[in-house]
Amino acid sequence: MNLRKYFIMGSQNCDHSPEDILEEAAKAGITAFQFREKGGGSLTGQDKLALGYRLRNICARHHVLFFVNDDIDLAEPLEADGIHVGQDDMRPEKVKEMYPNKIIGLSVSNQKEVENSPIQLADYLGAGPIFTTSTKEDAKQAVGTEWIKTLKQQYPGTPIVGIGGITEQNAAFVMEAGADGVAVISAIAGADNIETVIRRL
Ligand SMILES: Cc1ncc(COP(=O)(O)OP(=O)(O)O)c(N)n1
Ligand SMILES: Cc1ncsc1CCOP(=O)(O)O
Ligand SMILES: [Mg+2]
Repeated sequence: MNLRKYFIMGSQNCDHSPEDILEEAAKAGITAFQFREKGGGSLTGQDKLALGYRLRNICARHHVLFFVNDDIDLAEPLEADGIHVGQDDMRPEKVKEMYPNKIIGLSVSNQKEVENSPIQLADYLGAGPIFTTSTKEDAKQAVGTEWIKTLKQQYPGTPIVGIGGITEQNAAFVMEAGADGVAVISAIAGADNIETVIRRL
C-alpha cells in the first residue's frame, strides 16, 4: 500500500473539471486518491455517484489506489480499494464487518481520539490537521508535526499520513517526522502546475 502522495478531492475543490485534474495528478505520480465529495457546493445522489465512477476509472487506468471518504455506501458500487472514516463517521468495527477486505483509514487528531479508537483495525492513520487549513470547514486546531512523532512511537507498524495545510514547501517536515505519506487537497487541486507540485511533494 503506497500512500506517499495521497490526493484528496471532490468537485467542490476544483475550479475546472475534476476529471482533468485527477487525470493530470495520476499521470504525475500520485499513489492514492480519496473521493471526498463534501461541503458547500458538492454533488449529491446520482450526480455524486456518476462523478465517483468517472474518477474511479481514472484511478484504475493509472493503478492509483482509490478510497471513498465517509460515504460507506459508495464503496461497493465504486469498487473502492478502501474507505476513510473519521471520529464522527461510521465506526471502524462496523466498516470492517461490512467490508472485511477493504483498506480502512482512520483519522486521529489527539490522544483522546486514539484512546477511543480501535487502532488495530486501521490499516493506516490520517494524522492532522498538521498545519492550519481553510479547506475543511470544521477542521480542528492544527497539531503540528509532533503529533506524527507521537503516533509513530505508539504505533510503529501502522502507516501514517499527515494531512492539513501541507504544501510542496512543508511536506518534507511531515516526512521527516516519520509520516509514510502526505495527504493534500488544495496543494494539488488548486495548483497552476499540478505536475510540478507533485514532483516536489
Ligand atoms: C487521509 C485522511 N486523513 C484524514 C481525513 C479527515 O477525515 P475526517 O476527520 O472524517 O474529516 P472529513 O474528511 O470527513 O471531513 C481524511 N479525509 N483523509
Ligand atoms: C480533510 C481534512 N482533514 C483534516 S485537514 C483536511 C483538509 C486538508 O486540505 P488541505 O490539504 O487543502 O489543507
Ligand atoms: Mg469523515
